[in-house]
Amino acid sequence: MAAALQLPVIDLSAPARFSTAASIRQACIDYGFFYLVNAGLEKELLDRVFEESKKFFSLPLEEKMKLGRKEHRGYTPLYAENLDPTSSSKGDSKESFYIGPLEETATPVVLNQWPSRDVLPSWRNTMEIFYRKLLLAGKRLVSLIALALNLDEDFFEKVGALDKPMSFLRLLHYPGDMGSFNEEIYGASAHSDYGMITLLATDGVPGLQVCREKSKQPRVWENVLHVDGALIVNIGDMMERWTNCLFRSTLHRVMPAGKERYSAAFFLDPNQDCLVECLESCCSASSPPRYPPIRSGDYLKEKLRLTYAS
Ligand SMILES: O=C(O)CCC(=O)C(=O)O
Ligand SMILES: [Fe+2]
Repeated sequence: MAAALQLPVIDLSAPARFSTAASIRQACIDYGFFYLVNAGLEKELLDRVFEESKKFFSLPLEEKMKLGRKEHRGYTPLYAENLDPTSSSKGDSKESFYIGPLEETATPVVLNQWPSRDVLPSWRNTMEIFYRKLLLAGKRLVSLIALALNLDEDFFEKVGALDKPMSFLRLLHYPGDMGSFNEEIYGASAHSDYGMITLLATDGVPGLQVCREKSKQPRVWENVLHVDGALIVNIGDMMERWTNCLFRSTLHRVMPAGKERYSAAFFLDPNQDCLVECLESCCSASSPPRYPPIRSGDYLKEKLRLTYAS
């Protein structure tokens, strides 16, 4: 049995910004994961999001496939995605729905796909409200992360990361009735997230686990439990690259709980033209940059290509 991890709790609305930033810094160094409270996402909204999400995933497969994923927007069926191509070859036991930026980010314009209003009348509106609130919370959190790195709080705006960010909301459904006794099947296999930060809401069903030492074998997995009223936040690869691995992009996975599970992950990823390069404050002669600078859009494209390759 994996042990439960006691993650730090960060209050996004606390007036003492510098002490909050110091707590974030420690959490990102120690875990790359923390709980976030007072992020402006009311319980009523989360309840509505999970209700609408459930309605969509309960539609017949042909109906869902009409919105099959294009340009990383829309529906992805069970087993279509493999977050860890080195493990289970069957793919992950989850289905998902991706919603991309609500505002144009590129030309030609890429549009989101939405379930028909005749079938799910309030679906789009609910998800758009949720997306906007997550983006707002994410941006507020990123300014605290800048402070945590001893940078100006608008640093990530100044480098263009938050100007039309490539943020994706992904609704997830783990069916829970299959694979529970098959070690080769994961809800989501081991991976790190690709962007700056991820904000995650879950319906309370357990399953999420983290591995704090990704290079150590055998891997030690610890459970991240749901906390009512809190989002789970984690650092992504691009933030790890910016900070030269000071902040960790921690490996995580979802184990089948033998029970159906819904979650919603919001990936706050930089504008695709933003150059992600080691921060001056995070390198020195004795600790040179571990990664070369990379354009955010190029990094994301390559990671997504590998995820959907098999
Ligand atoms: O569903 C979860 O709890 C985690 C999902 C996740 O890690 C992801 O979508 O990247
Ligand atoms: Fe993830």
